[in-house]
Amino acid sequence: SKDNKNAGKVIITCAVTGAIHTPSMSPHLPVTPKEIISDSLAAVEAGAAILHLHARHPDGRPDQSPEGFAEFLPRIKQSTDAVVNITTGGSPYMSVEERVAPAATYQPELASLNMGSMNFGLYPMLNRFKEFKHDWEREHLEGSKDLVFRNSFKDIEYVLETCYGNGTRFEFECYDTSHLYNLAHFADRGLVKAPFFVQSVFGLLGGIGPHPEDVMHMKRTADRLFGDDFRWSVLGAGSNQFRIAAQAAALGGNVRVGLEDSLWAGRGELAKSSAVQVKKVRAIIENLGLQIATPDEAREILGLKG
Ligand SMILES: C[C@H](N)CC(=O)CC(=O)O
Ligand SMILES: [Zn+2]
Repeated sequence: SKDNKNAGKVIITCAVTGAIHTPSMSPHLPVTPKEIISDSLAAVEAGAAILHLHARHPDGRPDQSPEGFAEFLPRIKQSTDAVVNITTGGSPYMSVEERVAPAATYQPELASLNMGSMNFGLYPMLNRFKEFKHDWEREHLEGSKDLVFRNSFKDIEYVLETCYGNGTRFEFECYDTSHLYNLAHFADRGLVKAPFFVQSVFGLLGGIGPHPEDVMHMKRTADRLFGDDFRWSVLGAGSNQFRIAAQAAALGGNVRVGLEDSLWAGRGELAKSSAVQVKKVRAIIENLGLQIATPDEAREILGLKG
């Protein structure tokens, strides 16, 4: 069938720490290089084929310096054949120059690329989390009221020019249908190569909502714009994570989980690790009669350099 681009295999991406959640929100959020390494390897053990990686300073602040990534990247690469995906989103408070540095330095198989500018509402989390060890955590959330995650056409071109020559392919982060049209625009200009790995993001305030109709709307729009030239994946922010993953898997899509995207294992239950979420989504996938993709199958499906 048209949707058999995955040959029935579902790629699980795991985003282990990110730059959105802060240490006081969950004792299980990996912060130190040691924690990022162990959470990453456990996630691969559980079935993740791709690791989406960010770095943090010892107090948990997002760290987008190549040095920060040097603390865990070599060890992860030595210990697993999982596909390494380095963020170019960093923290939405950073400049694109700062954000692209680790991917430019390490020339990974995959790097994230955010396909449009948007409001990035983190402050509603202040209703859920009251106590913070560090002042920067509250500022990080409150400041998002006036935060624009900037990804202009020039910024996107800059990341493409900086990374494409290294053989790096992209996880195109699309938070709304406009971002799919931006990707189509760059495809028309021949600046991106098919198959496009589209990571559609649901339920982040400022982007499209988490309703099943929103998921269908993004899928239909991507099908219309890209036909067979894209590989679809979804991430649901927070408590929407598993429901959206289940819907997408049933539709032939791939999925992303991990503590970057949600701190939860279930209603009001903090996930003890990203691997817990990988195990849960894997069970959903296998109960749908589908199989998960190995890292090499993911490379095959996404056309990566390996
Ligand atoms: C919603 C996610 N934080 C999207 C993301 O992972 C962005 C990036 O790292 O480039
Ligand atoms: Zn990320």
